[in-house]
Amino acid sequence: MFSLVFSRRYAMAHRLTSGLSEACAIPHGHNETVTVTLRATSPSRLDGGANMVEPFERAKATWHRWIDQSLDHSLHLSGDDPLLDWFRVREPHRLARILVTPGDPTTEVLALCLMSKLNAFLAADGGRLFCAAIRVEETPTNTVTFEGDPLPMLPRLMQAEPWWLRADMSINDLMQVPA
Ligand SMILES: Nc1nc2c(c(=O)[nH]1)N=C([C@H](O)[C@H](O)COP(=O)(O)OP(=O)(O)OP(=O)(O)O)CN2
Repeated sequence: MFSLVFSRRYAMAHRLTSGLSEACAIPHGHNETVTVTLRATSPSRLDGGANMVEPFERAKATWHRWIDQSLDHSLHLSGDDPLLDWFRVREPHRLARILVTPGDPTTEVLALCLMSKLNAFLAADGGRLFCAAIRVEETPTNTVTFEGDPLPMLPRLMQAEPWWLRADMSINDLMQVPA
């Protein structure tokens, strides 16, 4: 079976406040690379003409637009991090640049959220492709990979449609962002 594999780099900052990694409770940044593996939902033989699963440009267009416009230079915080209140009160115009995760914004939960977001984009574009695997390189020495369905692995939520299930440019549920 064919896989289309795309990589994109972005800068981010985060902090982990649960207490398991005290050094990481101070906001700090990484230049991360996300690599995704896309497969056809209904694989078929090459047609002898174009001979493509899907043009690369089309398969990655919305995904890379979201990375460049929303994920690059974002700050990742847990939904219960008090720093969110700082931005709500003092810098509300920057809320769109805060990526919010259920619990600490580790590379594991980020990988699941990114994969879910990509699947939402692909479903909105006709559902011909899905993301079968993801790899997030946090640092040159630390990488998280995931294969399969990310949704059952995410923390339980009360919320019906969090940002990672919406095919829009959002990275949190603090505000509604146009598609
Ligand atoms: N399971 C996880 N553990 C940790 C995560 C994570 O996302 N998932 N994240 C961090 C911090 O972000 C930290 O900045 C990176 O970890 P660390 O190993 O300290 O990174 P280094 O590049 O300094 O690692 P070296 O081994 O020195 O290269 C912590 N844990």
